[in-house]
Amino acid sequence: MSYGDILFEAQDGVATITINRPEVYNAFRAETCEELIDAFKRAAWEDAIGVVVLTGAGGKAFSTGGDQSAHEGQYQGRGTIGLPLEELQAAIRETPKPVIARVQGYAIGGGNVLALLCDLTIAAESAVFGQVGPRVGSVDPGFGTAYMGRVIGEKRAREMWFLCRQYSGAEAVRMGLANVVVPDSELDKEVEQWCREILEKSPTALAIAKYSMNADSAHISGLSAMGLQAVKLFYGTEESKEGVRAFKQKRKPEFGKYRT
Ligand SMILES: CC(C)(COP(=O)(O)OP(=O)(O)OC[C@H]1O[C@@H](n2cnc3c(N)ncnc32)[C@H](O)[C@@H]1OP(=O)(O)O)[C@@H](O)C(=O)NCCC(=O)NCCSC(=O)CCC(=O)c1ccccc1C(=O)O
Repeated sequence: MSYGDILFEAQDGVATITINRPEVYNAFRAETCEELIDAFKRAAWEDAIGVVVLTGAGGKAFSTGGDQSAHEGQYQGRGTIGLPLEELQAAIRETPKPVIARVQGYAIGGGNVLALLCDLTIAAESAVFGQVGPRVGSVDPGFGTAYMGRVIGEKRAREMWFLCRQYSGAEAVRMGLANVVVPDSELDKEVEQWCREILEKSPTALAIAKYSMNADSAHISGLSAMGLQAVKLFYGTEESKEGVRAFKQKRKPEFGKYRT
């Protein structure tokens, strides 16, 4: 597959996958998800690769989630909601090698969920984490909510989803959402150091450790499949469309009348 929305680079045992849509803060559309799935599968089974880094181009964002200009209601691609997100999430989890999120700038909405699903998160001081679903008429009914609760604790996960606040890299470390935060100028050096340390380790032990930890939360993919059917119906409602329209029109959404 040739890539238009992402970049793929493999060097010295490290595969770097970069979402390359800086004009929309690395928001993803259906094509982006397809390319990411392909790239993760490629990195997963290429023997020379021992660690995968996921990042975003341009320095302003890791990813801001679903491309709001690419939908009103359903997205246009494969998958229950027109984005093969469940396959993308599975591709990250099923890569039998550590996956590191290199986060500079915004990791928002589905972008925050992508970082969450990576095994490790290295944040720059400029990193900003948060969910926006309830502000824009969306929600991840699987890993983004249920797994988030496991990673940062139920109270924090509920706060993150219910208030849609933004959290700095330092706060993300305190919450357990990121492993470490470093000045932006040291981000690449830090990522390189973590990759080198991982590459010294037994690849089979790493794969067993990752899959073993995954097994404990594997049932969430069932919740996700079921919940996405509800999200598909939700995306068809005026309530959800109001969230998307408000974002595009750069105004606050008016959800009051849906509180029935
Ligand atoms: C990230 C912001 C807070 C940044 O704000 P600000 O600094 O003021 O910059 P802006 O002017 O807003 O943005 C700059 C520029 O980028 C465009 N842009 C930013 N984000 C997006 C986007 N997601 N889609 C399209 N375009 C985007 C923005 O329009 C500007 O362009 P101009 O041409 O200059 O005007 C702020 O941008 C922000 O809050 N962004 C919104 C993020 C958002 O709504 N994301 C979608 C969330 S819903 C989602 O991700 C769907 C997927 C999902 O949640 C899900 C559902 C079901 C199962 C699984 C999942 C999952 O895992 O993802």
